[in-house]
Amino acid sequence: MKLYNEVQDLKGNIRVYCRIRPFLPGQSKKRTTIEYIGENGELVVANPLKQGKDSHRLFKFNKVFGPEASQEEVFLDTQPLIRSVLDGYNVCIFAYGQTGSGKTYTMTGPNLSSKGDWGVNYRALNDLFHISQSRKNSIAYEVGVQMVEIYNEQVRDLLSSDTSQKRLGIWNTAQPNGLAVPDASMHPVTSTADVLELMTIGLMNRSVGATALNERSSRSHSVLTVHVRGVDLETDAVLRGSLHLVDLAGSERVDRSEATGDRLREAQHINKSLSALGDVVFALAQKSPHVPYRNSKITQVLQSSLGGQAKTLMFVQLNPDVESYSETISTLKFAERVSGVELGAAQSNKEGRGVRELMDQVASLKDAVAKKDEEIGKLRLVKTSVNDERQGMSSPRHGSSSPRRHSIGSPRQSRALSGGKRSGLAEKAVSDRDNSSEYSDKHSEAGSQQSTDDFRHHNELFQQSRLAVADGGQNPTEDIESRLALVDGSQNLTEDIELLGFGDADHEERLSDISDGELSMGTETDGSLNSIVEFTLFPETAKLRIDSAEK
Ligand SMILES: Nc1ncnc2c1ncn2[C@@H]1O[C@H](COP(=O)(O)OP(=O)(O)OP(=O)(O)O)[C@@H](O)[C@H]1O
Repeated sequence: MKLYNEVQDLKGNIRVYCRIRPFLPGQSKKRTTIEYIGENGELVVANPLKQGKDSHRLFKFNKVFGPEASQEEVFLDTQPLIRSVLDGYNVCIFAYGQTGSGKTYTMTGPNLSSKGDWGVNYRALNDLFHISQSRKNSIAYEVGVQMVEIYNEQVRDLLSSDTSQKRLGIWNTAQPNGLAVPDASMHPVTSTADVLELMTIGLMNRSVGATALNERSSRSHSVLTVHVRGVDLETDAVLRGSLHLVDLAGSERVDRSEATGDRLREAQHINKSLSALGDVVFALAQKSPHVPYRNSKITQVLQSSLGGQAKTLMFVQLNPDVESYSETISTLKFAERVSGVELGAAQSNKEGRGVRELMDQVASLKDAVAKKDEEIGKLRLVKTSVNDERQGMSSPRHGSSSPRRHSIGSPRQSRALSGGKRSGLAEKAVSDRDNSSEYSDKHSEAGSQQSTDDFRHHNELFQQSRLAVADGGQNPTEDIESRLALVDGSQNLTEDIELLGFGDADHEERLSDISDGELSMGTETDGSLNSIVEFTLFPETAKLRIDSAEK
């Protein structure tokens, strides 16, 4: 299995399997577009409207399953990925294709009561339990399940007993534990029976509408997320894997589904989110510095499983009917682009060493910020008295027409001013007035060059402050002006920490679209830290333990 992981890591981590559904009962007279299925992932599709060599098109994927392929055969080629999850990888398996092409058949299966019909979801979880059982003497696993649907760009919990079905927020950045929708209920599962029960509830809750193409058409994306946490009983090392099993909504063009009104709006949302998914995949493929995860809910939810560190498998579902030819071609073109994507080696979330290092960094940065806060307080006091004294000395010049002569900020001037002695309430009042006119003067006349210079100067000093922080927060204290500049610098330091994903403000920013105004997880604790020091998969226990850890 290790070998498989290595081989797949080398190959790059997006795999594409194509599956062609058979004609349904009553469709035996239909003509097929599928001309040839090769052993090594080749697929030839024929254009019913053309003759000659232009009428055929060859595609190549990792594997192509014909209409006779059983659920078991399809899963056999997926199975190694499930083991990867237990080895600490993030894995995403999604089904893409037009309405009625067999996405739900592949992912869920047509009939839950018959084991032979089980789709990838049940088989994956079944496998997960078997493997975790077989490893129980060396690794203790916890498995938790969330199931959400994204309908018209709103995320809803499919497993919530809360019938009001509030919209849920999503983390905007990938979390170390892969938890993208913190408020979706997390259900501990220990057996396939538990999973069957949950999925039955989830499927019942899924939004189902009717289109001209498929009367039982699901117009939402459904995402079943399996979170796995394993503790090595010998070394206490922790590994964390997640598995996203995604049944995307149909990819057909709006005009063909003859949709109007609500159905049209649904179709537009679906098209937009699927193209956002494509954009993310292609940005990853091009190693673009900006990956547009935020453009849709589906890409936000799947973020931790779609990056360079995860393994992704896409099932491309096809309806063989000639009438679906143009949809088939556009689906295959999308799939072809995805299959060309090499993301680089996937990485296992093992050991937790990286997380521990990050925790240490956060602790020392927070320490440094606390020290800086204290210093800022002191420096503000110094600044006030320096201003007072400076005003005392500069009062003869008060009223001068030259704004430059009022400006403070040159180190030389500050040093000179720091020698001044007089201050008083009356002078302070004059000084405040003087300062405010100085502010507007400076902005109206000295112009942007002055602020650019200030900015550059502060920036340089900020660089020093960063270095000082790295040295344990000790700064040289030769010059009041530069220390005052550090006051600004330390604000930047806070921003810096937030950029790293540890700031409170950023935390709220990262949870998007909370329509109910509730940030149940986010407002109670520093959520990002919360997720890093996640001791268990299940929030109730996690919260208790985090509270004591914080103390
Ligand atoms: N491999 C298969 N073998 C037999 N029947 C299949 C197969 N794939 C799909 N079907 C049947 O085709 C029909 C449509 O399949 P399914 O509902 O899975 O499509 P879908 O792509 O999920 O559609 P939607 O986008 O509406 O969710 C169903 O009746 C399903 O049982």
